[in-house]
Amino acid sequence: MIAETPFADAEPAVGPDGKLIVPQEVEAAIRTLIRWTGDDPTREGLVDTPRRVARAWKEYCAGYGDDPARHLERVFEEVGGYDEIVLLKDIPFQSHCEHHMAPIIGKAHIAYLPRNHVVGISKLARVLHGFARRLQVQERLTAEVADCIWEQLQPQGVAVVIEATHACMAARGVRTPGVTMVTSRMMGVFREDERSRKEVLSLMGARA
Ligand SMILES: Nc1nc2c(ncn2[C@@H]2O[C@H](COP(=O)(O)OP(=O)(O)OP(=O)(O)O)[C@@H](O)[C@H]2O)c(=O)[nH]1
Ligand SMILES: [Zn+2]
Repeated sequence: MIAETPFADAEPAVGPDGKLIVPQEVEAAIRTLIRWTGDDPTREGLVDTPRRVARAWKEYCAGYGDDPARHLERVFEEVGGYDEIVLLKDIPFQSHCEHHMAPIIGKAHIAYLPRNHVVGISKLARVLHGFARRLQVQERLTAEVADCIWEQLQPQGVAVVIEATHACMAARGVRTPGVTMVTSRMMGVFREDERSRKEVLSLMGARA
């Protein structure tokens, strides 16, 4: 049996422009970044860093290889006459902001009011991660998750609230940690009916 090497290279990949990118190119770019920040990429502690970083970024951005809608293809028709809100609350997620490629770390609350069928609850978290593991802005992430559920399940309503902190605000630039950005997208009954909206927000216990 061949043991997996702890520092196996990332796989080559085809970019959106159709051109092949080999891991060595990515690693060279990271070595340049290290030199540019003022450190020596040949010193012992940094020698494997470009390979680690290349693989880490493939993992952070694994959502590009996913079509989140596919997670909602399997539905359950028999729900015992259940016709109330289904809410998945406090789902932790990680993303990266498209402006600084810095971490966005937070939690999402995802609710829908079923029409004819429900999905397995893990699938809502899969949809979230499929969109989160890309370069994002929080507003688009929120909208993409809500739109995907709306289109795939055709429910009576969808409500998505995301609360997150942005490392680009905490660790650089304005350097203001402890700030939470809250975004929401309400669709169907949660947009049109004040009572339904209040009910879902109260179940979420969100700050929106
Ligand atoms: N609306 C929104 N803004 C974001 C998000 N993530 C990061 N930002 C902001 O994107 C903005 C980019 O602003 P720029 O002025 O182009 O970049 P910058 O000079 O690095 O800005 P500072 O962060 O203020 O130093 C910053 O204000 C960030 O705080 C997000 O998810 N949504
Ligand atoms: Zn940012």
